[in-house]
Amino acid sequence: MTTITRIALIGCGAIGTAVLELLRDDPALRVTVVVVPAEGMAAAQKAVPDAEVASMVPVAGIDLVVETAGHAAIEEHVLPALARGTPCVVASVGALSAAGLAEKLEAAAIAGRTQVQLIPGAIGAIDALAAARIGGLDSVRYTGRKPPKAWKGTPAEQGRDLDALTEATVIFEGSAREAALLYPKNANVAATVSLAGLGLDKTLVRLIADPATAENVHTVEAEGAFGSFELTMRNKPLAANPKTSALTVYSAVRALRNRVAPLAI
Ligand SMILES: NC(=O)C1=CN([C@@H]2O[C@H](COP(=O)(O)OP(=O)(O)OC[C@H]3O[C@@H](n4cnc5c(N)ncnc54)[C@H](OP(=O)(O)O)[C@@H]3O)[C@@H](O)[C@H]2O)C=CC1
Ligand SMILES: O=C([O-])CC(=O)C(=O)O
Repeated sequence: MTTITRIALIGCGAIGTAVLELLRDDPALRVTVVVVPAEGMAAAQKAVPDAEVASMVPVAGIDLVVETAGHAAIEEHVLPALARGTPCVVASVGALSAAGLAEKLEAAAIAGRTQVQLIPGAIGAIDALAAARIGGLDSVRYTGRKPPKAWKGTPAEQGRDLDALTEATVIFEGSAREAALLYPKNANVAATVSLAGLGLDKTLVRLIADPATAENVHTVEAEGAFGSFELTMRNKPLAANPKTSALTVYSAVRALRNRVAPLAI
């Protein structure tokens, strides 16, 4: 059996905690280090007594880095780990909307002779979209619809009382790049769809606050030489973070299990 027994998990919030729980009894995958901001180390050590808690990824003795922390963690932790030769799995795909970051990730992975894997997270059909791109894509549109409370603490609150919304309200229309930069905790899927498809600047994005939904609803419409597809995901949010879909956790665990599985799907 292939195993990865020295995993560093970056971030111990809604996704990180749920990933740890799902891996707890997995004999093939062992998280040995949990990386959190320095001020959160004492609390994290109480929550994860079985792993070492650190504020940085150790420079030696790590086989795989898994990021479930947020955009800032890519520059801070993922780039140096790649450059040292450690493969990385990344959930905060929207970070690649920052100018030059995708190129820096590629350069670091080349320097370290390793690879960074962007997980599909809360969205499906990334395999179909990335395959369709090979034949040529004409248009890709993404719509993200979440309950008003999922947009708290974002630019959607500017000039708007989210609690008072009585109907679905478009809070953003523009490119995937703008969406991911403006909504770093809510538009990672927009970035993922664009990176698999037409790119950050040509993918049309609409974000909607909808008091009539209790789910995080993601819709992708794509057309190209392959034909066309429309995908709608109605994801259940995590109780610990209404911005984040539970599927993101399962996507991270799937990515890890596929790295050790004799038959990967
Ligand atoms: N690809 C996808 O489909 C999706 C991707 N995501 C991405 O995953 C990220 C995490 O989501 P979620 O778990 O719900 O968010 P949470 O806010 O629940 O958890 C994030 C955790 O990471 C910690 N953290 C933040 N910055 C750093 C850092 N530089 N180094 C180490 N730890 C850090 C936070 O600590 P503290 O609170 O102390 O800052 C917090 O505990 C999101 O920010 C988003 O970028 C989310 C949903 C879907
Ligand atoms: O989890 C989700 O539903 C999607 C999400 O937050 C994101 O795209 O950043």
